[in-house]
Amino acid sequence: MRTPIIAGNWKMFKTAGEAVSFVNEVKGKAEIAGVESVICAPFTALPALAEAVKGTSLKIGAQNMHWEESGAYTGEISGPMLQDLGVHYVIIGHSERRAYFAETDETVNKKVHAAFKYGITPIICVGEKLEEREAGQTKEVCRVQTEAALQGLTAEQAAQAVIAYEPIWAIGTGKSSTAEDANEVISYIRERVAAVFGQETADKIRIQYGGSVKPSNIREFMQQPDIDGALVGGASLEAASYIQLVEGAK
Ligand SMILES: O=C(CO)COP(=O)(O)O
Repeated sequence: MRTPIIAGNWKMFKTAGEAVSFVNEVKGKAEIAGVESVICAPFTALPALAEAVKGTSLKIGAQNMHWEESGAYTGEISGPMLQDLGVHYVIIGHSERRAYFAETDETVNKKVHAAFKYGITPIICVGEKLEEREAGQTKEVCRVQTEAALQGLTAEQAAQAVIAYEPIWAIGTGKSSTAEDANEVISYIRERVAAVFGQETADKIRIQYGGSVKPSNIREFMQQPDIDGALVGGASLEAASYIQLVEGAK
């Protein structure tokens, strides 16, 4: 049985103070047995968040990291820095980072390896652009991105990773994929994981859907057999909505 995982991706929203207020509002309510609740916050909010979630089952995540342990990389944050804060998850290869910050399949793979090295679980984002979808390339794009991201991992590491299938045309647009379509792509990603790492790993790896997930549609996605949770942007920013998302994953 795979434990459902709801992860909020706050993107470039919320100060440290706002993040702590959020945790105080969701504490207890977004802690539901059998569902993992994660908040992926800006770096500046992580130290305060790490304190705020102490004694709760809420987990915290970063939204990026560098693959090197340290060095002359102005503006970057490394795995040991996140590990030191007690960060559990890190989003890697989000489409916004691929589009605006030159993230490639190669850097995604390096970051995935670095995350495991420092005991942080990567949430690896894959997904097609609108023109790729229209050209019938959705599965191929997801296959290439998934295989590249997981390259060189052991089967045990791959089993622990989380993949987020986020069709780019569905992000922040209010246009979500249908639950059936999302399940079909996610089921295909799982097949590819099985082809590379074996069925046991494919049965364990958790694959989320992301893209305009809201309290009103979370249940439809969660009812699909291959969808193990959601990576949520806009609808994760309000405490009441985040609580409903976690409740909807049960
Ligand atoms: O990019 C996303 C999560 O990583 C999805 O964002 P929205 O939920 O705002 O569409």
